[in-house]
Amino acid sequence: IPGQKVVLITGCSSGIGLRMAVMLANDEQKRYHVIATMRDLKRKDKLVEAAGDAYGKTLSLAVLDVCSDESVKQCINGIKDRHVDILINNAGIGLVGPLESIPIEEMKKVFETNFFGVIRMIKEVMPDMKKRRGGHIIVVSSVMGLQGVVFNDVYAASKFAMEGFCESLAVQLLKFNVTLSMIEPGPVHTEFEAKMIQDVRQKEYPGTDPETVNYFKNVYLPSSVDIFEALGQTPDDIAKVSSHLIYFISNSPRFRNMTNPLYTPIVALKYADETGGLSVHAFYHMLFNLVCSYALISFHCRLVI
Ligand SMILES: NC(=O)C1=CN([C@@H]2O[C@H](COP(=O)(O)OP(=O)(O)OC[C@H]3O[C@@H](n4cnc5c(N)ncnc54)[C@H](OP(=O)(O)O)[C@@H]3O)[C@@H](O)[C@H]2O)C=CC1
Ligand SMILES: CC1=C(/C=C/C(C)=C/C=C/C(C)=C/C=O)C(C)(C)CCC1
Repeated sequence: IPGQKVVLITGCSSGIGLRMAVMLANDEQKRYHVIATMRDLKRKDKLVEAAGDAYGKTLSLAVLDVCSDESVKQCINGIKDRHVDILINNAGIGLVGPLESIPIEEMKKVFETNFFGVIRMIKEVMPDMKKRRGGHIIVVSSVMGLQGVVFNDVYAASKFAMEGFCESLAVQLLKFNVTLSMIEPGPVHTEFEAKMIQDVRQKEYPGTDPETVNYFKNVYLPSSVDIFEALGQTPDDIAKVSSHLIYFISNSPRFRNMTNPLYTPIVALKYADETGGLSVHAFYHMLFNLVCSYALISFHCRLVI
């Protein structure tokens, strides 16, 4: 339909990507045609059901595995004139646990998906956007792209890598009238959380000393569950942020977009002390000395005030 913007979203089989696809495809003014992609179309049912009438009209499905050059090329070549107005890089995987127990191969998979997966998409879509002097690229980063969290070392590193990549690229893209923006959610209730808990139940942590396993299982995990319970947002909260970003494109949307104001002070701590000691010690005390959720929340609140 003329005037309709083509939005391509990665990782739409569940969670944030699914809700973004549904929200944009159900836009009352029908401003968007959403190409909701996933690596395995067998997982499409939840999306199709949630999309309702939009499915087959303002929402179409396509296969896309962000880890495969061929899959990315095939998907983009299958789009009319390869024209994508808005690219939303959402697909991503988590990884928690003591470093000693994680094989390098598993860490590479996280970078292959969260970092190179986004770059693969941008490389395929950006040249056409630059030629057209228009387009919007959104990257779903994380608060862990701005502040590391204990036992999330490699996941945080993959998101930090994205932040550095985007900060650098945004400057060039500005010259071509292409907008790049990031979204940094805190904890969100999606399959991400369930996958993490299931993963932890299955693993045995070989090669890790019992003291570290104890800190991970009995100190970090319960606090992490509390944090999700106390501060967790819904995928719809994040989808709303993406809708705003897209809608306000003409007003040059913000580059960074944290979705959970409770994390702002944590990030501010880092810039308040250039030696980095304040952040490291604050996290240490939050983890080891204030393990109950009320204490954690009141810590947040005191910082906010
Ligand atoms: N949930 C949270 O607390 C937070 C999440 N994020 C980020 O949000 C994004 C979405 O995660 P969320 O919705 O929470 O988690 P989900 O696990 O619910 O969704 C992740 C999606 O990514 C897809 N995916 C994974 N690998 C690939 C791949 N190689 N190619 C294409 N798709 C792939 C999954 O597909 P499949 O079904 O095939 O596995 C799934 O659709 C991620 O980038 C994550 O890092 C950021 C901050 C917090
Ligand atoms: C804040 C905080 C914690 C945990 C934070 C978590 C668990 C954040 C999760 C964010 C996610 C899931 C982002 C996804 O990209 C600890 C270390 C338990 C205690 C100290 C304070």
